[in-house]
Amino acid sequence: MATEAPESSPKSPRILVFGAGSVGCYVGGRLMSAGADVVMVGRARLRKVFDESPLVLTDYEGFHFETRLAPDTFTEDPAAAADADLVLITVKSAATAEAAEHLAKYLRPGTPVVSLQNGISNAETLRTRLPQTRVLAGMIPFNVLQKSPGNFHHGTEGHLVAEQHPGLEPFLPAFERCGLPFELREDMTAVMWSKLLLNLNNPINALSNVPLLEELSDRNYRLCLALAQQETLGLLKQAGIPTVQLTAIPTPLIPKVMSLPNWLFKRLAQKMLAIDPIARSSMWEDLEAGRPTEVDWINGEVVQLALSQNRKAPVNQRLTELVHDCEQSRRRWAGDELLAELRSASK
Ligand SMILES: NC(=O)C1=CN([C@@H]2O[C@H](COP(=O)(O)OP(=O)(O)OC[C@H]3O[C@@H](n4cnc5c(N)ncnc54)[C@H](OP(=O)(O)O)[C@@H]3O)[C@@H](O)[C@H]2O)C=CC1
Ligand SMILES: CC(C)(CO)C(=O)C(=O)O
Repeated sequence: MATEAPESSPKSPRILVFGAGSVGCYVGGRLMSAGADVVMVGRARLRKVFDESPLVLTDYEGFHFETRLAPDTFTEDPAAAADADLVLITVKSAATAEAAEHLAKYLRPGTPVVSLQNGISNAETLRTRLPQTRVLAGMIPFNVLQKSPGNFHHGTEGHLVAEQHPGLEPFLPAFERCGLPFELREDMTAVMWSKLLLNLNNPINALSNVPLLEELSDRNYRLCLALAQQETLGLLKQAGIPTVQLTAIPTPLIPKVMSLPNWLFKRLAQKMLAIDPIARSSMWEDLEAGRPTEVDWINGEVVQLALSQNRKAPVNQRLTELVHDCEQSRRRWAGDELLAELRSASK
């Protein structure tokens, strides 16, 4: 257990986290815990929290770290990007274009910018608006929940992945030291679609209004997820987009495993159920906070993929509509109701 960050050396590269919420504060704070020079750009409401209390990080394996964040370490001012050597983008997808517009004013040419966001298109949105920088797709597989203001909890396993690029290599030791090693890969399109197949659970978790563990222990919700994943896998196959294995289960088999009866699922998917009992999807957090969700960047991407092949994606289309309804109505769905709704949409 660490409670204060070691001093960063004067020559450490500066890592800027743009959009410090759950993922940004957690990854930025972990880097700080190992002495990295980190600046986070976030909102005034969190700045106020950090004026009164420390940033507190915990994880499912017992990690605990607390540190006070000075005004120059957590700031609302995007001008902090001017001396960044690496940028991590951790805003929600709807805020990506605006984040890029801020950063375009300050970043030095050639600065590596890694999108640690869900969805498929965020890196491209950044790339078109930051042509002088090196935008790389990244992927964060684990769950981070803000348990209380300024207290971020990492609830599931997995390691960070980013697009292979020599510009990232000088930063890898800092990630290694803080316990969040990066794997660099060349097949990021396959990685991002494979992560999206897992994120198809986000709307189901959000609509269920129960923690991930409770939701995935209910076969009706798992059958909803299997319908959305099966539809997506069919479209990916037709489009010639490969998948990669990100969990203990080969990706094409996930819908079959999701469909198993509870007793067999619990036996076979033990690793998948090794989820902190309080963990919930980031989409649930958005609904709870009354913010617009990322559903258009998750299920909406599947609908777009279908359109590009003159096909339809009725299950993902219906989930998108239900989450948009829920943004207004806050209606929550029982497993059997949601399954009946999606089955009728897919007819
Ligand atoms: N949370 C999780 O477990 C996981 C999340 N992800 C993905 O990571 C990304 C980030 O998610 P998450 O951390 O949960 O999101 P959060 O909403 O918790 O964090 C994003 C933060 O960025 C702030 N922000 C947006 N625009 C700006 C700006 N221009 N200047 C300063 N701050 C800004 C937001 O403020 P405001 O709300 O006021 O706009 C918010 O506080 C998403 O794509 C998500 O899907 C991936 C894996 C796991
Ligand atoms: C880690 C996971 C899959 C948890 O649902 C996620 O990506 C999210 O909440 O957005």
